[in-house]
Amino acid sequence: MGEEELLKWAVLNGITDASGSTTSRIVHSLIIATFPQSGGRGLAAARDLKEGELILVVPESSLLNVGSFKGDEHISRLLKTFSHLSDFQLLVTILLREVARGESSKWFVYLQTLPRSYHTFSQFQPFEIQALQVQDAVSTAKYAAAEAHKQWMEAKPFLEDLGLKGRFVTWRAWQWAHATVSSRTLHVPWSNAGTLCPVGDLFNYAPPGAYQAEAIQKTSCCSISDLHAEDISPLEKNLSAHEVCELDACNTGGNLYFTDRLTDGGYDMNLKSYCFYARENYKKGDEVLLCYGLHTNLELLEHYGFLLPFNPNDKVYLGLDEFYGFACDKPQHGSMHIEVDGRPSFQLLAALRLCFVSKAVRQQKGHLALCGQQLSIENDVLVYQRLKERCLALLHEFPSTLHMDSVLEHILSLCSTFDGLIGLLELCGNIKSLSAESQKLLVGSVCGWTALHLQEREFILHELHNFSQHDSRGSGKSASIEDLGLKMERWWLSIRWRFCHKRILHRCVNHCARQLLLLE
Ligand SMILES: C[S@@+](CC[C@H](N)C(=O)[O-])C[C@H]1O[C@@H](n2cnc3c(N)ncnc32)[C@H](O)[C@@H]1O
Repeated sequence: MGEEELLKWAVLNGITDASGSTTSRIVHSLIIATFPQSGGRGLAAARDLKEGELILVVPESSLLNVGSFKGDEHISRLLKTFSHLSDFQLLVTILLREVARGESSKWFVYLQTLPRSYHTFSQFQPFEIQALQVQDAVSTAKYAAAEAHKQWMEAKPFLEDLGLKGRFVTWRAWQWAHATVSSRTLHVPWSNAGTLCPVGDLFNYAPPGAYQAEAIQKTSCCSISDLHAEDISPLEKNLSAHEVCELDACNTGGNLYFTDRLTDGGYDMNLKSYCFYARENYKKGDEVLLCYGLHTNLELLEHYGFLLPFNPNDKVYLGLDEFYGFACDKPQHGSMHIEVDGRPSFQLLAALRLCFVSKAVRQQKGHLALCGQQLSIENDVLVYQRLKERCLALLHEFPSTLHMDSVLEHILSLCSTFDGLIGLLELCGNIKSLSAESQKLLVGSVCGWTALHLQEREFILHELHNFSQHDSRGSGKSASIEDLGLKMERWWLSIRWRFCHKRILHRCVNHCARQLLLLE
């Protein structure tokens, strides 16, 4: 089912680009387009749009949520019977029921346009979860996958009472519907699960801490070649100039501005419609984005199945218990983390200052730390030394370095398909003793390969090999090429996530080193 059918269906169902317009129009303001760098299919401005302008209105009758069946006695009765299930479980079930109804569903055309696959944590398999490497992330992913399974088991009687059978009650179907609801619903006041919103769910994501585009353009760096080669990892070498400029803005911390504005979409009780507003001025053809909230990359991956290479809201959490051997009786308030630019958060810095000072000074001057002020130069030297040591220790604990992850990521981007990966491994032949031919191939095509030590190269090839094998283990059934491609995409996401995580730790090491120099 194509985009044209969706737009025709949308117009027939009262979805329009302006409140109160006599003729229903969407394409006057928005068109469906593809944006490979920011989520694939999305919405583009069909004309110049002004910040704050109403650009899309989706009436309540087109929304699909737990409140959509008030008039249906059978469903209303069942919803009451299964009220012990969460709104999320109820909506996942209702979605499956609508899909099973096929053409008789009012939302048939819309449902046909939903993605066939997702990469939220509920889809992750043990291999992809382990590849996250960071214990907290591994636990989050394992929990999400187990929780989705538990929810399915609990909701099975409801699925059956709704008359669903066969493939619509399988774990696979639940995973799909679960990911659809997780990644595509919008907030509504009457249900915790939110609502599915045809057309409105085509907006791709922009984070609330937006980068000031003009400031980025004004930075001297306009192309990747303007940056020092040794400062750029292979992963960064593959990024567009714009993305690198964003990284630069991130590193300097000077060009960021945080808007915290979540006013680009919402349910309007008066209009009884979901309304979307332009969050900034757009030129015709620009991608029009929506903020789904403030999320770290781990949260984006868990709930939406993607991450941003330069997410201004990404962070690495670090509790005081991380500083082994140090007994601190101070309560931990606020968020203890390292910001995306490598600085300790306000609370982390204050807590470290209080921890690394004698009890007497703490009693006398402790209030200064809570106002973000230095207690003494010696205290700050200790704080930054310990923080730097802790980040370095964390980086050393990982089985792969930032550079290795970036090389691995680059290899995957070169292979791009599972067949491509197998082809590469076949070319490489015996991993233990790479032939001169394979060495030449890797040196020639893989950025950063020459900078790796022998052991690091072996690790990367083993990872590739393990991945290519992991399908043949387990159930014994061999997966389709499509499934293998999806597994590879998820593995790739895990590698990209851990790269971003380690990059923050690296930035913190550099930040501490700079602070220590200033304190000398
Ligand atoms: C609400 S949908 C947006 C429309 C979606 N691209 C589609 O084709 O239906 C949210 C999904 O789009 C993708 N997405 C949205 N914003 C993105 C971004 N900035 N970068 C990468 N993927 C993004 C993710 O797969 C996410 O789960």
